[in-house]
Amino acid sequence: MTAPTDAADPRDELAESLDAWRTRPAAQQPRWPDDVALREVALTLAGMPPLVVASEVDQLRERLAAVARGEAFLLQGGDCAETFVTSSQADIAGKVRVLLQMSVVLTYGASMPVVKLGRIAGQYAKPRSSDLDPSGKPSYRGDMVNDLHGERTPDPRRILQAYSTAASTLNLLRAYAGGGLAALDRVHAWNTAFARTTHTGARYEKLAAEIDRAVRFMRACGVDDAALEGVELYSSHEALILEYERALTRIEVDGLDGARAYDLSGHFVWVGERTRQMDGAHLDFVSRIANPIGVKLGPTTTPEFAAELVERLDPHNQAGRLTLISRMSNAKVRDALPPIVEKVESTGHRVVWQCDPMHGNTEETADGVKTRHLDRIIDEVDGFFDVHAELGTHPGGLHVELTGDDVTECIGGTAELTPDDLGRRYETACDPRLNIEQSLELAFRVAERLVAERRSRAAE
Ligand SMILES: O=C[C@H](O)[C@H](O)COP(=O)(O)O
Ligand SMILES: C=C(OP(=O)(O)O)C(=O)O
Repeated sequence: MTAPTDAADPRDELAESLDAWRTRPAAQQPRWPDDVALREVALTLAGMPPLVVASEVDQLRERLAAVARGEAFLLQGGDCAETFVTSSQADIAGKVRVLLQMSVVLTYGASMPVVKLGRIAGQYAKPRSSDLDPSGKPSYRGDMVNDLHGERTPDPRRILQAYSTAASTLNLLRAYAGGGLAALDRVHAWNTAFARTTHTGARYEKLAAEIDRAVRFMRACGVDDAALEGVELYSSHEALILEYERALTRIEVDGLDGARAYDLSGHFVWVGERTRQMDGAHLDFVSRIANPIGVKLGPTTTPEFAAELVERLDPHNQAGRLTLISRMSNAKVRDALPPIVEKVESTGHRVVWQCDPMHGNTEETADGVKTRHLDRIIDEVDGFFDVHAELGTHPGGLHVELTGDDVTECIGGTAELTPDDLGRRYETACDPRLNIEQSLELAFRVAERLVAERRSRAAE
């Protein structure tokens, strides 16, 4: 008689598959000078506590399922490139405030729940168009990799600094979301003194006064709901540096679902336009994790590619699993997006359709400064809503780069910023971000479009 063998541990096979990306071409990875140091960093990180937990990730997937069903809207925003020095309390509070402001404009204006997802606590790595910057130095690839103002040789120890900066950022985010800053009766306090003096800030003040009255009314009636005291605020970033993502991936065993891998570096991760090769390392990696994930789709995307992507990344047709983030440019969105939406919808998969109106609309001024015009940003959002209105699908979300400061990086808006204004306060480490007023202006526009969408659905 042979002795019974132990059943294979489902974690072993899954753990092995999580490294399959290593056998595939990985675009946009830094050329780390020291493999041994990189391996040590990855080992250290693998022994550290995760930054978020699996139950939160599952909860976000459920919230996104509501978006995919057309019952909610996804607002995703934050820095283009978070840096270690701009991760102070003031910086984080500023970004949270502007996200909260945008989300009340959307919730109140459109009477629709808003899922709030920061590009925050992990957005420390950047894909670049060129290996060298205009001065001939290696390009800055995010604080997780090299130094914007100093040494550009990739240093793996920066990965550990990214982890600890993400941890302290998340710590503050959780405190704010739990009520410190996010309680609804602080709706006026989210508007900065500067913003109040602007046209759009004044429009916000009017809306805030209505909300304030409604909240006081509810409290007087004895309504004491947790939703008045805080918000759910999730974190996201581009899954670019796969050593970081892999080292923070943990396997959870659940009696019902078996073993599942979660990338616990954040709640949601996305694959960018430059790394979404079908046979590449990035798509392989995210196909194996249970998180809700996103993929950017630029104007070269074919409908066939999009359909294959959806089958590959969402094999169980799980609403909320996959967000397709179109970033077509205002000039192309009305032509490029419809065949993609039609083809994907014909597969029967329920994805979240989200618009990133920033990345297709970057331009250079005559002086070579990167900027984006708010008119083009708003026009791409309008085009996105037009396409979905025509096809009867839900324009599910907005993805923007913004800051809680009054920077002058994007031009246009009611303040009519021009290229001459860019020198006044241009602080981004990579791409131009919306300032508070521009962010609010965009939110008001999106709220108007959501109201129109709701009315036309009700009339059907
Ligand atoms: O944020 C997106 C990209 O990292 C960024 O647009 C690249 O900028 P580059 O074209 O200056 O490299
Ligand atoms: C790099 C980014 O965008 P994209 O991949 O769409 O260029 C980004 O969102 O930071």
